[in-house]
This record gives sequence, structure tokens and C-alpha cells, in this order.
Amino acid sequence: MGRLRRTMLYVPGNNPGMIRDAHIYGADSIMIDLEDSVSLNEKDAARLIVYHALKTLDFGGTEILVRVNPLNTPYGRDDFEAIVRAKPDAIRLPKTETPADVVEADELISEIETKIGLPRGTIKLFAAIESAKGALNAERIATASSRLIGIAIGAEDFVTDLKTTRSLEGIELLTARSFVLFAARAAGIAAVDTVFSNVKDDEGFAGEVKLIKQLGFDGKSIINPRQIEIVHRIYAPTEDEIEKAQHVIEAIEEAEANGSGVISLNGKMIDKPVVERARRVLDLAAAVKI
Ligand SMILES: CC(C)(COP(=O)(O)OP(=O)(O)OC[C@H]1O[C@@H](n2cnc3c(N)ncnc32)[C@H](O)[C@@H]1OP(=O)(O)O)[C@@H](O)C(=O)NCCC(=O)NCCSC(=O)C[C@@](O)(CC(=O)O)C(=O)O
Ligand SMILES: [Mg+2]
Repeated sequence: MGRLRRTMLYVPGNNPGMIRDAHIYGADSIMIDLEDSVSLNEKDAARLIVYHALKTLDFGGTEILVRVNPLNTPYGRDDFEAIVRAKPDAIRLPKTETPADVVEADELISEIETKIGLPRGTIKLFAAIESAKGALNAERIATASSRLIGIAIGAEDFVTDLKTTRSLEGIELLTARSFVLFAARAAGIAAVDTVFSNVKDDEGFAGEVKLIKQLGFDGKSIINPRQIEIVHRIYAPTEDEIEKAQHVIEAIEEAEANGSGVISLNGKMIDKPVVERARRVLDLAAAVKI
């Protein structure tokens, strides 16, 4: 199974203390932010802080992404120039609206990689979709560059663009979440859900995590360390699910040894997709060491 991306923790790029300690909480990925959590008069300072943090700190194997400012702002190009040199695992592109946005970022990264002698394609891309236009272009965005390892939805900007607000049930996000998810699955890359902004509402947060897990997302962008354990608990296969998956694998192996690809287990048909889902449960259990 690929890299786990159940939790992608946003850390404001102008906060050196948070950046230094972020990896100790156990999120699967850390996303250091130069965009909307950094005010305009701190953009240059934050870029320097993040560059030096990536050059000097040991994040202990946690995946590191940096969210840069869009290239159509005065900060975007300087962000790319500094951050590619600092070599995070990936750059997160905010407010992606068209495949051309991804191609522009891809070409700029290639140019900088060449300048500094990094093999082309070293720095990966993660595109965030945060508008109706982006959602409608999700499929073409997801296949616009071989650097893309995933796409995400950014709901705060998205509902603003839609001229609505966020509800706890998330009805206003269902179509966009589905577009992003389908595009990611069709492209074979990760699909990551948006942040839940009320850090004190654990119950509401858990409800949203259950929803996005059921939809099929690989994980969630989060803003506070207390949200990590909730996501990891909900994403962990239960003992019952693991036991059922083991029975499925045992049953299909026995059936295959007898020359059959389909059998029934406790009255339920077991065929190829059921076996694939059972393998996924066991792989996830092994990856999270249950
Ligand atoms: C919310 C709050 C202020 C609460 O602060 P509080 O101080 O009340 O938190 P406490 O719980 O008291 O902290 C306990 C201990 O954890 C440490 N600690 C807290 N948070 C930590 C963290 N993130 N990383 C590492 N460490 C952390 C803290 O330093 C303390 O450490 P210590 O003192 O040592 O005990 C804080 O969390 C925070 O700043 N969050 C990040 C906010 C952010 O980045 N927003 C931008 C991204 S969204 C966006 O842009 C919208 C989007 O684009 C998104 C999309 O794409 O989906 C869209 O459109 O939707
Ligand atoms: Mg946003």
C-alpha cells in the first residue's frame, strides 16, 4: 500500500515554534503554510523561516509539504524559488482552477530543479481545488502533471465562491467532494478532504471524518494536533473488520486451490472486489500496526 495520508496538518509558516514541534504529534503529513494563514506583511519573513526550517530541522520521516502562494500573486514566484531549493516532498498549490495552473507550476519547478542540479520531477505537487471552476476542471487538473501525487478540496474558499456557507452535514460540499474524489481515483492519485475549522467541536469533527471516510477519501487536512487521534481512530480498521477480512482471504485461497474464483461465506458472495477490499483492510491494519 502507498504512503498513508490520513492526516495532513497545516502549520502556519510564520510560527517557528509550531514548525519545530509539528512532527512530534504523529500526523502522516505536515503542510507548512505560506498562503492564507500568513498575513501580507509577513509573507517574506515566513518564506525565510520555512526555507531555513526545511534546511535545518529533522522531521523524522514525516511527509513535508509547503503550501505556496498562487503564481498570480506577488509572492508566488519567490515562494517557488525558495521552497524548491529547500526540497520538501511536495508543494501544495492553492486555488487551482485549470490544468494550466498545474502546468505553469510544473514548468517553473522544472526550471528551478535544472538550475540547482536536482533531478527533474524530484519535487512533487499536490493541487487544492477551492472554487466551482476548479471543481468542474478536477479531472483535467488531476492528470495535468506527472508530479501530482494528490488533489484536495479547500472548503472555506469553495463555499465562499459558491455564495453559501458550511453546514455540519456538508450538503453544499457533496458534489465538489465527489468531483475531487472521482478525479483522484481516475488519475490514481490521493484524495484529501478539507479542514474542519472549529477545533473545539470534536463531535462535529468526528462526524465529518466518518462522512469523508465513507465517501472514499484517503484523509483530511487538519489544523490542530488534537484532531489527529480522532482521524486515525476512525480510519483504523476495527478488530471485527480485520477478522472478517482474514476469513475472506482464507475462503478465497481455499476456493482458488479448488479451481473456483467465487464462493459464498456466511451466505454472502465473495468475489474479486470483495477480496480486493479485504486485502486493503489487512494492508491498512499492517500499515497502522493493529
Ligand atoms: C487554530 C489554532 C489557532 C488554535 O490554536 P490554539 O493555541 O488554541 O491551539 P491549542 O490546541 O491550544 O494548541 C495546543 C498545542 O498544539 C500546538 N499547535 C496548535 N496548532 C498547531 C498546528 N497547526 N501545528 C503545530 N502545532 C500546533 C500549540 O502551539 C500548542 O503547543 P504548546 O504550546 O507546546 O502546548 C491553531 O491550532 C492553528 O494555528 N492552526 C493552524 C491554522 C492554519 O494553518 N490555518 C490555515 C489553513 S486552513 C485554510 O487556509 C482554509 C483552506 O484553504 C483549507 C483547506 O485547504 O482545506 C480552505 O479554503 O478551506
Ligand atoms: Mg483556502
